[in-house]
Amino acid sequence: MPSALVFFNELSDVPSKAQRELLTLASRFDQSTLAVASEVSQDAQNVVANYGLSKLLVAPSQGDIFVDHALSVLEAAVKQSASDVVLVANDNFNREVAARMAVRLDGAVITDAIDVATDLVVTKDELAGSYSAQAQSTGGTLFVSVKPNSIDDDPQSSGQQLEVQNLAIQSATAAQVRVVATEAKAVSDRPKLTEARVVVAGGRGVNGDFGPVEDLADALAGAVGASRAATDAGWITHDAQIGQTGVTVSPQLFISAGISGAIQQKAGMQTSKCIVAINKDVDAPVFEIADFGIVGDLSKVLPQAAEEIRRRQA
Ligand SMILES: Cc1cc2nc3c(=O)[nH]c(=O)nc-3n(C[C@H](O)[C@H](O)[C@H](O)COP(=O)(O)OP(=O)(O)OC[C@H]3O[C@@H](n4cnc5c(N)ncnc54)[C@H](O)[C@@H]3O)c2cc1C
Repeated sequence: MPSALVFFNELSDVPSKAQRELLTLASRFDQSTLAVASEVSQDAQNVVANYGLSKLLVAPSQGDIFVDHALSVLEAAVKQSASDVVLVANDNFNREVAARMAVRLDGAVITDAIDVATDLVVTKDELAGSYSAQAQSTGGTLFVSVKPNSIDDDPQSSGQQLEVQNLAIQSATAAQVRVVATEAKAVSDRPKLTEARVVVAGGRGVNGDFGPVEDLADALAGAVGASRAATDAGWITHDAQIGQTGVTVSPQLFISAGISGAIQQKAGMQTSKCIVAINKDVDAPVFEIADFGIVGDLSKVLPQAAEEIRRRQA
C-alpha cells in the first residue's frame, strides 16, 4: 500500500480541527509520517501518536523566513520518508508549498480534495461543488491539499509509539523572502470560519446590524460569515467574506440570512451539508440551493431561532 506524509508548517499543543482531519486521513495508510517545520511540544506529539502515525520529522523554525523554510523541510521529509502522497491543508500557504514542491520534485499536485483513497485516487470538488471528480497522478510524488470539514476527525483509541527524528536543514540564505513585520489579529472565541461546523452568514439584508447574525452563531457555537455586499459596506471585516473572491466554507450547517444567493456567493458555500436560507423575497436565488427556506424578515426570524435554541439547550 502507498505511504503518506502529512506536512504542517506549525503545530500547537492542541492541533486545529483541519490538522486533526489530515492526521485521520493519513492514518488510513499502512505507513504514515508527519513532518513539521517548527518545534513540536510533547503534548502535540501525544496527540499525533493517537492517530497511529509512526514517525515525526521535525526541523526547528527559522522565525522570519517565509515559504522557503517550509519548502526545505518538506523536500527533506519527502526524500527521507519516500512517501507516495503528501497531504497538506487547503489554505493559500500550503497550496503554494504543494505547487512549488511538485514542480521541484517533478511530482503532481491536486488541490481542493475532499478525499484521498489508499490507492491514491483523489476525490475533489469541481466548479464550486457543482460536481465531484476523481483524479489520479500519472507519476511522481503526489501532493494533495485537502479541504477542511471533508474528513471526520477519528483518532485511534490507543496511542502508538511515535519515533521523533530531527531533519537536517541548511540555514536560510539572504536571498530568501523574510517577514519584516506582522500584525496580530483580534482574537475571537468563535471557531475559524473555514473550519466551523456551523456558519451563520449575513448579507445586505442585515442593513448594517450583524448583532442577530452573531447572536445566532454564538447560540450554535458557530462562526460568522458575510456576503461581499456586507463586507464592502464595512459592516464586518473582509476576512468574513464567503464566495468566489472570499473564503470557501463547507460546514455541516450553513445559515444564510439576508443574502440573495448570487453565483459568486454560492461558489463559497454550496457544498455545505445543510443550507438554511432566510430571505424576505420568496424568489431569491438562494432558495434554489437551500435545504430549508424561511421567507421572512431576518430581524424577526434570527432572534426567535436563537431564543428557541437556547431554550432547548437549557
Ligand atoms: C468578480 C466578482 C466576484 C464576486 N465575489 C463575491 C464573493 O466572493 N462573495 C459574495 O458574496 N459576493 C461576491 N460578488 C458579489 C455578488 O455578485 C453579489 O453582488 C453579492 O453577493 C450580493 O450580496 P447580498 O446577497 O448580500 O446583497 P443583495 O444582492 O443586495 O441581496 C440582499 C438580499 O437580502 C434580502 N433581504 C433584504 N432585507 C431583508 C430582511 N430584512 N430579511 C431577510 N432578507 C432580506 C433581499 O431580498 C435580497 O435577496 C462578486 C461579484 C463579482 C462581479
